[in-house]
Amino acid sequence: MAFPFDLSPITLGVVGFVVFYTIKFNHEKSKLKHIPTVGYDGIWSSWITVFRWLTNSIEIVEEGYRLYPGAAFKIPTINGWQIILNSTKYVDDIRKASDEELSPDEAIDDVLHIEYSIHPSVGLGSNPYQIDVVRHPLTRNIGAKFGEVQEELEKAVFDHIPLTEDWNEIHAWPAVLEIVTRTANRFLVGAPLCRDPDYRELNINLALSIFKSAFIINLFPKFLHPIVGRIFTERRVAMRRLEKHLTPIIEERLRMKREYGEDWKDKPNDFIQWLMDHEAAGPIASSVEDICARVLIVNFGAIHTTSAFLGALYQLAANPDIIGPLRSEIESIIQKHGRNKNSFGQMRLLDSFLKESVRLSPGGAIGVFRKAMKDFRLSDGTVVPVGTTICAAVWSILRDENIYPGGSDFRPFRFAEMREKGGESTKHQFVNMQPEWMFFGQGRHACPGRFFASIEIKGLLAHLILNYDIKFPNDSRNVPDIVKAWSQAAPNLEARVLFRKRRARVD
Ligand code: HEM
Repeated sequence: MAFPFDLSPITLGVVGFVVFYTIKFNHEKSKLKHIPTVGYDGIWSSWITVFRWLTNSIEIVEEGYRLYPGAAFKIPTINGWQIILNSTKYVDDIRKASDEELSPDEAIDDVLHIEYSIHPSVGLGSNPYQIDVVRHPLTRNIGAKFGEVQEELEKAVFDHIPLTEDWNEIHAWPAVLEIVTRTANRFLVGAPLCRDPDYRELNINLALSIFKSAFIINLFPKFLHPIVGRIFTERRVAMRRLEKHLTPIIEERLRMKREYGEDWKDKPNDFIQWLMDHEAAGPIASSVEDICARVLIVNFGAIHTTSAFLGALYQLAANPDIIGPLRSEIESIIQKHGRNKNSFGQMRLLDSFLKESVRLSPGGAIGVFRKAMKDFRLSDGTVVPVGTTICAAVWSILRDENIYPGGSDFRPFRFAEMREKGGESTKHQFVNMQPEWMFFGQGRHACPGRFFASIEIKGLLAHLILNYDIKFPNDSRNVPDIVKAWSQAAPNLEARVLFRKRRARVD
């Protein structure tokens, strides 16, 4: 008997996929039926919401925040269901949870597939000792290496933003990417490597390609990830280029260690050496490939600094009237205490201005990602089923009128004013985490690079404020539109900014 339809392997494959997808979708949706959905939640109609999320995530987060105040809601994404939490009480729940309950690594890996997009050495289940290196030796050395970083940032800014009498129009994003990468790498790998265009380009390219690679990987089922991850990622090329730069450096250090033991005269004090010396690293500390992978992943983390700095730069250009008070503060503190790590710690107006700038362009519409490793009960009783990813509605919490009065207004010195209150002088600092301030994440996995990032951005801003006049073309007072694609809430990538040598003096 002939079948009325074709039974070719392709037909069977498509039918099998549809049946599998339908069962999986309905099963996961039924586990989350106690949490309301924003957008469509039908098996096929949910793709309308997935697409809307890819093009305007902020709108969806705002809708969920408005419809379910103080509660949780869910949305369908390309990675499955995502629960978004609308309250600082939940952020505090995340802070208190252990890794066995809520895992940031699992959540990030589901989205970014680090083992394919960067390297297996830093993927899920690897020994993540580079985090410890950032948290300890790197942070401890910010003061000692301040002079080097300052020297590099001045050179990098002058190279990319000419100091001229007439206005120069600069495409801000590429210039800032170069300046930030070069400055951070003076700290990480030192000069002259941080100035090498190929070294900088490979780090920038890989960091920018990770989201693209991850997006492609996510379009395929898990069993195909090793194949897709091999074909559609740029990591192998980046690794080969990086190995060319780092192999002679690492081999020379290994030779010195063999000859002189743990310490030798002029032993370098940088990220590569801290990795090689880290006791938790064991034998992998002498593997060029392993060290390269860790340099790549930390550069990926450090590139976040670009968007924070860019957000602050746009606010400076849109609000030239705040340059005066910032200049007075920076000049008087440098006059009294010199230019060093501690003097930047005293610049309260600068700290407040930076924090307010990133509050309005926090990089992502959502943040503080965690995957439930077992059924997890939030403090109001809501259950997050095992395997589900949760995150905070960062965009909306940071603009909530009840937390930040005039939430959508730019009030550059609001945090400096809050710090005037008794007992609150450090609470509202840029680097200090609170449930309502999750820019650097939350809890034990909060960004360990934030102390360096803060000094780097403040150093760059202070240098611009002291040496340049800054404005937008046509004297515009509007901050250019934020990038809203794929859960981003990042500063505009196309905007031009005008710079000239500083004229107006502070009396
Ligand atoms: C303004 C700049 C930066 C921002 C906004 C930022 C933001 C973040 C965020 C949100 C997390 C996840 C925290 C969590 O889930 O609770 C994180 C983790 C991390 N960041 Fe940063 N970061 C910045 C700069 C840096 C720099 C400069 C470095 C290195 C020098 C760095 C290294 C790391 C590392 C290693 C982790 C993983 C921590 C862990 O899993 O325990 N970041 N960062």
